[in-house]
Amino acid sequence: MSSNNSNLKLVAKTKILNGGPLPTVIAGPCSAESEEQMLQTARELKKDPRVSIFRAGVWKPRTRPGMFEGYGTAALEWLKTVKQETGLQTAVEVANTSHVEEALKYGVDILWVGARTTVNPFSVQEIADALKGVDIPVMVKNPVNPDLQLWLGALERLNQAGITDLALIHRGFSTPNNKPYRNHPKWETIQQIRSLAPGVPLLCDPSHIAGRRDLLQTVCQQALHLGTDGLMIETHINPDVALSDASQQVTPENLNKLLTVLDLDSVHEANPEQLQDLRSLIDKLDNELINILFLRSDVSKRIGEYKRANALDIYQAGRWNQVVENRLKVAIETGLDEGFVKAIFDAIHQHSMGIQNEVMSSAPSMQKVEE
Ligand SMILES: O=C(O)C(=O)C[C@]1(C(=O)O)C=C[C@@H](O)C=C1
Repeated sequence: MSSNNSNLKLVAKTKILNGGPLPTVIAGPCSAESEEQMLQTARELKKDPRVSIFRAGVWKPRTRPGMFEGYGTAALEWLKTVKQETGLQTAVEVANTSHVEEALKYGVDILWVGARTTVNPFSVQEIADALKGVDIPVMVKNPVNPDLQLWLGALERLNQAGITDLALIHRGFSTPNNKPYRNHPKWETIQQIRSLAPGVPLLCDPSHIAGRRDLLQTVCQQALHLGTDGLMIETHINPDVALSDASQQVTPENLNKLLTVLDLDSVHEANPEQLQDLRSLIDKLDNELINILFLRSDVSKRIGEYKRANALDIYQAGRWNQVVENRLKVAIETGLDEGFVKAIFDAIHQHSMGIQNEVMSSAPSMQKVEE
């Protein structure tokens, strides 16, 4: 057992990863719908040695009442049969104490906490309390909103309850504009959560990011290029008639094809395409940075106009010290180097005062006279 910066105590060897350098593949239906559907799907998945864990939704958190909410305990029986027959490890989502108790009773191997549960510290604490003294791996999906502290907090609650075999699952975030995804990947958060929770395996759930089969490959590729430790891909023997998330599930046959195209064996080898993709990501992030700097400069200009009208000094030591202190606090939380962030904000401050100097020395804008 080892401790790390975030004070998480982790097992030396997780049961969630294959133990080898290859990404773990978790597959199985969004929802357990019948014993037949579960077994047919699992038997096909078992033929692909790259798949090691069978997932199934047993209790489904649905947006509105009246939608299919899962078969609960009955489905745990089917999952047990899948495990007995195929030898695949099994995983289910738990959202409260009774789910945990039932899942443990039926010998489920791995639990996960869903995005809608991670958002609520009370629910996560309830799950953590129900797991006290239990030795089971738990995976935690990111909260629906892009709040990485909340994600880390869920890990910490489980860890404090004694769960040391932990993993993170990136399933995308709900943002004002998720297009073309169902949930925005916000790829930049990958590095941030890795810094916050070093040593914790990070898997990707491309099904919930994409929301559509045709986007799965692109999302998987990006996740693999960013060094994901595993993929959780929803797989159904007949996706078109699935009772939940039909458009994002693939058949076991298509999963097999997808994994082959992704060429999991070579993801850890240097490849020029990977460099190309990473550079595209840098381009995108740099453009976002420039846009944000432009917006900040514009606000500074408006403050300059206010200062000119009210005869205030450009340099405001109190305010600036506060800005630096707060930005460094955030930098430390995200794992960024303090000196680096300080240097950037010094440059931003100089530039901001330069803009205000120009405003001060320009004539006040003329009022437009209505004719
Ligand atoms: O808050 C102000 O008064 C500003 O003018 C903004 C700003 C900044 O860029 O953040 C710029 C100059 C001051 O020294 C403090 C802060």
